[in-house]
Amino acid sequence: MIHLSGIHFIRGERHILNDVNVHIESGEHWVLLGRNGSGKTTLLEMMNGYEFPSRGTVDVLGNRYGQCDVREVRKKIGYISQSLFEKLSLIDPVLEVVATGEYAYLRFYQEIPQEVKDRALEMLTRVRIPHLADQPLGSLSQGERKKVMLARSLMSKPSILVMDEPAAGLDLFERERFLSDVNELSKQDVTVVYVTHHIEEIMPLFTHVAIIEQGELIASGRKEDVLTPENIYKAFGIHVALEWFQDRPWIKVIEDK
Ligand SMILES: Nc1ncnc2c1ncn2[C@@H]1O[C@H](COP(=O)(O)OP(=O)(O)OP(=O)(O)O)[C@@H](O)[C@H]1O
Repeated sequence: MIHLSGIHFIRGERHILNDVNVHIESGEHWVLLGRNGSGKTTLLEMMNGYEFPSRGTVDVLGNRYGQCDVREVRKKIGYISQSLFEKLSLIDPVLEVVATGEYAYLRFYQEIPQEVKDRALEMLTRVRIPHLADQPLGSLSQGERKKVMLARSLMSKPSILVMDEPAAGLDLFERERFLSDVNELSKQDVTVVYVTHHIEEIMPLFTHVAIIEQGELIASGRKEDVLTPENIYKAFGIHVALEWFQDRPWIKVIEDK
C-alpha cells in the first residue's frame, strides 16, 4: 500500500528525516506518534507527493513517486489536515463543502449534480451530522468541523486516508465522538494513517504504530510491541506507566522523585 524506503530529507544544514523505513500493508491502520517537530507531517506530505525525499523511494498503491503522475495517485488518497481546512470556504453550506470532496475541488462554481448532493448527505449521515447540511461551515463547532472534513474526504472513496492531528483542539466529548467515527472506518475498505501526539487517541481500529523522534524512527510495528514505557520515554523523555483499557492504551506519568 505505502512503502517509504531509506528516506532522507535534508534542508540546508538540517537532516529532517534520517533513513526512515515504513511499510504499510493492506488491512493495516497506522499511527505516527512523536513530539512537535519530529518529522511526522513531513512524512505525510511525502505519502501525498507534496514533498520529495532527498534520498530514498516512496511507493504508494504500486506507484513509485517520481515515475508516475502523482495527481492520479492523490485521487485515491484522502487527506485531512488543518492547512486543507483553512483553504475551505467558511461561508459555504456544509453540504456543498462535503460535495467538493467528490472532485477534490475547494469550491463549486456551477450547479452540483443531484447524485453528488445525495452522496454528500449520506456521508454527513455517516458521521451523524445530517442536520447541519444547510449551515455555513464557519458556524460549526470545532468537533463538527472535523466531522465535515472526515465526511468530505470519504466522498472520493479513498483507498488511503491520511489524517494529521485531526482531534487537536477538541474537548473530551467532541474528541471521543470524533474518534468513534474514526474507529468505524474499520468497516470500510480504507487504510488509515493517523498522526498524533496523544497516545490515548490510538483507537482499537489501529493495528500498528511508528514512533519518530528527531527524524528517526525509534520503533515501528504492531502497537502492542511498540507502545512500551521504554519507547515512550525515548520519544517524549517522560517516564510513564501504560495500561490497556478496552483495547486503548492509557498512560500515567511517573514523576521523578
Ligand atoms: N521544507 C522544509 N524546509 C525546512 N524545514 C522544514 C521543511 N519541512 C519541515 N521542516 C522542519 O522539519 C521539522 C519537522 O517538521 P514536521 O512538520 O514534519 O514535524 P511534526 O512532527 O509534524 O511536528 P508537529 O507535531 O509540531 O506538527 C520542523 O523543525 C520543521 O521546521
